[in-house]
Amino acid sequence: MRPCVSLVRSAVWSCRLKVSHGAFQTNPTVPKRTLCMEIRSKWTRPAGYDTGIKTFNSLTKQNEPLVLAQEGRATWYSCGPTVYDHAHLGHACSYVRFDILQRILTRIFGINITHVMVITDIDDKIIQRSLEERISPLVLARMYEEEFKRDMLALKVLPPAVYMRVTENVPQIVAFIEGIIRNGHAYTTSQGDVYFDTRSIGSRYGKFANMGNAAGESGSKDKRDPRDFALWKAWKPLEPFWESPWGRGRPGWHIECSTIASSVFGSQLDIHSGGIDLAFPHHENEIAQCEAYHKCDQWGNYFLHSGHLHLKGSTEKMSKSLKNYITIKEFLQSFTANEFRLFCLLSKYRSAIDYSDASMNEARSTLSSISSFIHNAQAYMQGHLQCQDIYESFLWERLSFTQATVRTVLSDDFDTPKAMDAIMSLIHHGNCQLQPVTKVVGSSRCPAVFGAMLSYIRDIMDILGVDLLDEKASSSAESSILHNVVEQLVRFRSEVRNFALSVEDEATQDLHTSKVPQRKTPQPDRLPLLKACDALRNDLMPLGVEIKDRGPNSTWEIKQQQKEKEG
Ligand SMILES: Nc1ncnc2c1ncn2[C@@H]1O[C@H](COP(=O)(O)OP(=O)(O)OP(=O)(O)O)[C@@H](O)[C@H]1O
Ligand SMILES: [Zn+2]
Repeated sequence: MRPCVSLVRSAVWSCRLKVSHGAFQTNPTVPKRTLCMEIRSKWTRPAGYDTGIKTFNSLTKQNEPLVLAQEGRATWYSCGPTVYDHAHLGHACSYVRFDILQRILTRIFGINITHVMVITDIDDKIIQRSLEERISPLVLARMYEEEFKRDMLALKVLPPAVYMRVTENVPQIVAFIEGIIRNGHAYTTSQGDVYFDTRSIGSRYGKFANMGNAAGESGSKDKRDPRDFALWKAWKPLEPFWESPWGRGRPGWHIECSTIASSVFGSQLDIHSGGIDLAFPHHENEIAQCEAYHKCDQWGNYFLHSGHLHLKGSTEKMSKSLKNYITIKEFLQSFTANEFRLFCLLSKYRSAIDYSDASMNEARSTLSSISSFIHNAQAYMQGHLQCQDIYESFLWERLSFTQATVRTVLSDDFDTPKAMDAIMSLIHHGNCQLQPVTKVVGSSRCPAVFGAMLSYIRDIMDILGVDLLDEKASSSAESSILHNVVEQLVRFRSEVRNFALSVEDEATQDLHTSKVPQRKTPQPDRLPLLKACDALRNDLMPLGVEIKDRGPNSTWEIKQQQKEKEG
């Protein structure tokens, strides 16, 4: 049954009234098309701007066209960490994957994203840890919050427009709970708890019930239904508290996200993200709260869930509470942020992912193939690398094909593994043609196509958050001096080597003897020079400098990180 117009108006009006109390603003630019008094369980394709992208929506469990309320703009809310311990690779995986999605939307599809993330800085586990450590829960939370933000920066995850702390939003949370009670969807208990009344929304509760732990939260015996969950928890000794109409206490977990998302974006949200473990009950409860508060039938239009990171061989996700984690800081002592991102790009953001040496080595070697291609293409463009004839038109065609393919697969639920396949195939074709030859016989040079290929690859990797410039060039002055020194050393070695390899003028010799020229062999007295050149190349290798002799020219690359990591 469709709601009558007057009911829709009154719902809009009830949201506006809250503005006058200073609690929640309904975004005035967003059409109020989904507001209603009627409770429905079906997903409705939003009206608005069709981005041409398809994305898997956990609400319908299938790919849906991504339609935004406003053209070229997306509102995005994500659940942040509960800050009572170090951030680990599971967090890294979820936040890097969504960072990649946001970069694709922004830089490939031109969508401006307003992203808000909550920091859960009050919660049972924070209180528990603070008691163990004999430190105030708020101080403990601040320490780990700062560490989380530093870790995210180290992983090159773009920060949200704003981080919002739960403890700085308690009055808003109290007002939100009052609104839910007023609308008949929550009740108080004699102990001073407030629970959401799941029965009051009938079959609308349970959208994600098959996606997680269906057992209800434990709690007061006064709960009317085992599925009911706490909006407000009455104070217990040794716990921090805030005053409220129900006495001293603190917010339940789920209410923070509904309140904070609503306080920024009003009664409607385009995209909500989080790890798959959050689908049920956390996101289920967020939806129930928001739709009960706003009296609307579809608060969040798209729920995106990332798959879990497991340690290879383990069925359990990596998690703080299971203590089976590798911290981001530990990880970054052995690997780079670029390598981690490659590891994420090689799987779909929704799939579970196994962390192991083998999977990290695959990421590392993919990254190293990309860097090597760029290096070789540059050497070719600079004339340091001589090659056979280049099939230029074929390479131009492959480049255009790759550009189109990458865009298409990314618009299909952000299929980054397919995008990486397309990029690596382009590199393969480039490498096939960059085969060095000792003597060039009349081959034409085609540096422009290699320039275009390397620019595209650098650009698309940069869009995905992989900074290839960072791989080679360190910003420090010391390393740029070292770079120049190695450059001079390799050039000097090349000259010595060419001298050692040079033979007498064969043309003159042949004229005298009328013989077919023999295989070139260095003059015996120059053999020690050649040996010294080989020794230098072999000695520099374990020190992280790889020299490649390509006919009369030599190129070099720093492989230092590789060495350090092996050690
Ligand atoms: N192993 C993991 N793989 C992928 N995402 C994860 C993993 N662990 C946590 N996340 C995601 O990171 C975000 C923050 O999670 P949270 O702080 O609850 O971490 P946690 O380690 O699971 O903590 P706890 O063990 O206390 O539940 C959530 O979106 C969550 O889904
Ligand atoms: Zn949340």
